[in-house]
Amino acid sequence: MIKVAIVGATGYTGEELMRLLLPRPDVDIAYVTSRQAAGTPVQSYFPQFMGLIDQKFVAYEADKILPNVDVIFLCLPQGVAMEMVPEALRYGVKVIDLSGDFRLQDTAVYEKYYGIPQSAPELLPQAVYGLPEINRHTVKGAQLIANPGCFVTCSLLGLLPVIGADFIDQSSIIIDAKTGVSGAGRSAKISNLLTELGNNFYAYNPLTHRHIPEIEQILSLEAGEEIQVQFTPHLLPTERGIHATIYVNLKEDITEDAIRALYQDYYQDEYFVHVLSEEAGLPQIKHVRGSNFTQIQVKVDVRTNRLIIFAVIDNLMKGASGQAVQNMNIMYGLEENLGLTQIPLMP
Ligand SMILES: NC(=O)C1=CN([C@@H]2O[C@H](COP(=O)(O)OP(=O)(O)OC[C@H]3O[C@@H](n4cnc5c(N)ncnc54)[C@H](OP(=O)(O)O)[C@@H]3O)[C@@H](O)[C@H]2O)C=CC1
Ligand SMILES: CC(=O)N[C@@H](CCC(=O)OP(=O)(O)O)C(=O)O
Repeated sequence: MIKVAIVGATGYTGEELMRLLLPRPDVDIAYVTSRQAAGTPVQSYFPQFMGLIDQKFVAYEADKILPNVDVIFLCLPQGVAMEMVPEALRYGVKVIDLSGDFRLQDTAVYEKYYGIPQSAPELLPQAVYGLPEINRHTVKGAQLIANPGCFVTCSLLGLLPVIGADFIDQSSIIIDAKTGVSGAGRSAKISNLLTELGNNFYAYNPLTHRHIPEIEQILSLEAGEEIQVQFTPHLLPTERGIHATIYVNLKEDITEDAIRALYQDYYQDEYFVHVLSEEAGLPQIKHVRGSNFTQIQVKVDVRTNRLIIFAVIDNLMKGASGQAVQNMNIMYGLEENLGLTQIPLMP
């Protein structure tokens, strides 16, 4: 039995982790923590879990929780997790951090994009970037997982098969991404009210979004040279889902069929990544909603000589909690898709 604590469990990613882990006979959710809801039964706070969980939320107390768990999932705002991780590691607990605190290896870049210093830089060498499709061998032996950002997961899965290829212009990558509002978390913000966001759509944080250096760090590692990308996120008036449309200039004549075959080959053994056939058309966020799947389509515009990549994920699943569970499965030598075979919810 894997004993877990979900820290910051009243938020959306914590809630999603409970949805994924409660049905698992091999996982014991030993603690769910919250500051504000401490003492409240989980099933009255989250009525969708009625009859499924007996616990109350508890305040996070390291010396009570850490000796009694194998894994903690940190579902906390940026900057909070890095204060808790050193102690958890001292107790020998495996940590899966859903925030961005341990994703960037360069502390100066972290400070620039997050606006705060990284307070546990000595742990960065052991933080494993938890994108299983490229890092599953290091995830397996990891004690500390930096679970990737949602836009980053979608963008990387869309780009990995061609990054480093001679036929693309690596300096020409433009990622135009859209997200549902659950990506912003569960705390109240006027801009996220239905009255503000409903019937609305807009870009935010162009040039400064913290996922820019995260995408660049991984692409640069994969390409073996420094890669810069143009990334602009947009907010959709929907609950879940990320859609990325990615533009890359082609340097050589290469057919759409050849690129699609390359993608299909790259992901042929990946349970969670589906490269669509031409007949399947373009991916839609609703076609992955509530699932850990990624769908990708590629198009070549022979007129402009550009590759266009379309990728979709559910931000709370492959973009956060689903990927966190995938990482936990790998760390315990379990089937990667254990408890993650949910079929997308349609309509
Ligand atoms: N939502 C998404 O799609 C994704 C989110 N992430 C990242 O995952 C993390 C969690 O996100 P999400 O669940 O959406 O966030 P929420 O805002 O929905 O939840 C945050 C949780 O943290 C607790 N919390 C807030 N402030 C503090 C604090 N100072 N100390 C301790 N606990 C605190 C809150 O509970 P309480 O106030 O009761 O203590 C709440 O349970 C974030 O870092 C986010 O960036 C990553 C990928 C995707
Ligand atoms: C709608 C919205 O605000 N989305 C978030 C993305 C959340 C995410 O992936 O998270 P990390 O903060 O963990 O990197 C944003 O753009 O900041």
